[in-house]
Amino acid sequence: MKIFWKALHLAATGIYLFFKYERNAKIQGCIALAAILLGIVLHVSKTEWIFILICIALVIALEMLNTAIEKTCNQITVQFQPNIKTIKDIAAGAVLWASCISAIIGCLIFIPKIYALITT
Ligand SMILES: Nc1ncnc2c1ncn2[C@@H]1O[C@H](COP(=O)(O)OP(=O)(O)OP(=O)(O)O)[C@@H](O)[C@H]1O
Repeated sequence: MKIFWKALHLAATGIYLFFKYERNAKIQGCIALAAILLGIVLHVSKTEWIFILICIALVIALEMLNTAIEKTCNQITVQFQPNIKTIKDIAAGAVLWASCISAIIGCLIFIPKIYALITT
């Protein structure tokens, strides 16, 4: 049980370090916060909340993995290596891919509500 709490503490420290030191984490954290505030203001449904929260979790989790992969690569070598370039580009691509799909989902949820709000 002690090992479980220690592992939990270390993982929570990882989340803290990610948001404290990584620029992209701060940007994505702000976007996530804005989406949550918009969801509250626009009274999104339970299903819409599920989609919003899944998108937030997915993008931030992928950014964390991207950061970990970047740091691992930098630890291996700081020299230019084509394989390192491929690894970093694919990891960054995963974040971009999830971000684009999340942006589309955000537009599908929020735009009709904002439109309804300004036309009534
Ligand atoms: N050792 C390397 N060998 C080859 N290409 C690299 C190497 N390091 C970085 N690159 C290239 O530069 C790009 C940017 O890498 P970098 O590690 O600077 O991440 P970043 O995009 O600045 O991420 P962040 O803004 O999160 O720090 C990579 O996607 C890759 O194309």
